[in-house]
Amino acid sequence: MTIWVDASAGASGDMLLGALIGAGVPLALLQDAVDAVSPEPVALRAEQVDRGGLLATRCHVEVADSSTHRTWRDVRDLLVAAGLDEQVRAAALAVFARLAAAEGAVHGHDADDVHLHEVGALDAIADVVGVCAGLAHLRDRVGGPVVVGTVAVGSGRVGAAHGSLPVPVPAVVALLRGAPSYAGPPGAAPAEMCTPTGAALLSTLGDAWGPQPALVLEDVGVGAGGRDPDTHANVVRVLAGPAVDAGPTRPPATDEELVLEANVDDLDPRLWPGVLEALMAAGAADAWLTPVLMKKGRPAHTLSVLVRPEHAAAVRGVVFRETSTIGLREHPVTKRALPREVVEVQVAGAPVRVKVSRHEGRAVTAQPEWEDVAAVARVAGRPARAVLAEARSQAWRLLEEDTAWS
Ligand SMILES: O=C([S-])c1cc(C(=O)S)c[n+]([C@@H]2O[C@H](COP(=O)(O)O)[C@@H](O)[C@H]2O)c1
Ligand code: NI
Repeated sequence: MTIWVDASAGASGDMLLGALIGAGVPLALLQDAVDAVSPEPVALRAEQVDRGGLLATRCHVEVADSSTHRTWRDVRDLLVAAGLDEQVRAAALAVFARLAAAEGAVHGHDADDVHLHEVGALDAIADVVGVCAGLAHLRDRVGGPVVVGTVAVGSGRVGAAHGSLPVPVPAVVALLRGAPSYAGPPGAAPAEMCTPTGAALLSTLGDAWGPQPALVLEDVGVGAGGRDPDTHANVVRVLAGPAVDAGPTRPPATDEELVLEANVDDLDPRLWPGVLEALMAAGAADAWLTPVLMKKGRPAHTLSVLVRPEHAAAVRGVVFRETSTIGLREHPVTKRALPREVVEVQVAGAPVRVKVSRHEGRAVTAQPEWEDVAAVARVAGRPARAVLAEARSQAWRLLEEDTAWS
């Protein structure tokens, strides 16, 4: 399962909230998370609006007084004391920590003492906590990873607490280092399209940067920005659905591929599953870990990634961003892959896709898609191994005339 964020017209906290609501996240779930953190009343309200001819969800964050200035330390205390889901708390802390580090670097202050000005106000706290809660909900429902497309940052100048700032504003520049960004849609008038809060959310919660991965679209959310310019639809979109294994962005490898490798002995082991998932989302054909004993007798892992050359840059980006390695070995390899096709069978009245590989025209393997097997097992209340066995035997029945041993 994959979530793709289309930020090609920019992103801000309230635009992302609107997109998540549009993708089916209940408003009440976001409101509960905000209420858990905010010391004063903050109301979220959603309405359907027109943005450049598109129907979009505008999320209003209504606060009695949003002018309170807080340091990162104050915001952290609020988050730590809040009765929040642990996953949402950790995500919100990470987003604000990144925002504070960026502001600190830009202004030359210690991150802890950074005065968050506009971003410290209650509405921005609501934006961050709401988006973290909404994304966690969507991830629970459809799974990860979250891939973020090229971000429109805008151009021109904008008025802020420091006076007039160039766009992209300095905090956005710091937050989007290493990310694909551009000024904005052709012909767009100068404006701030990505705010520091939007950039902090995308760069912290995203697992990888890149174009839309192959996915079977299920949920779509279109989040509206405050302005409605004539030149383009001022929206951010969230697209979610099951990943497609053998889609056009990840074709079965035949000839030229690369294996990228690094020995890593200092990464928190809990991070590895997310790293492998992000590598696959970035276009890797496969990614795996091998336990090794490194120099100085250190237990470590060799990370290996098989990738076609056109996806190598994106995969290198994930390795350097998500792991602690500072170098990669690269070997060209020749791979021979059997031709594959997908057939569909029915188990307990639900479809299960089965990947069939052929050698010299004859079917030699029939492998049910694990995502489909798990979904049928969950819905039908059957053991996954029973669903797996039935899907496989049905596939072989379909292929009876066509196997290597018939
Ligand atoms: O107030 C501060 S310190 C501030 C810094 C910067 C820098 O880039 S540095 C930018 N801004 C502007 O504030 C508004 C609100 O941003 P949100 O992220 O809270 O939506 C926006 O126009 C920023 O460019 C403020
Ligand atoms: Ni600033």
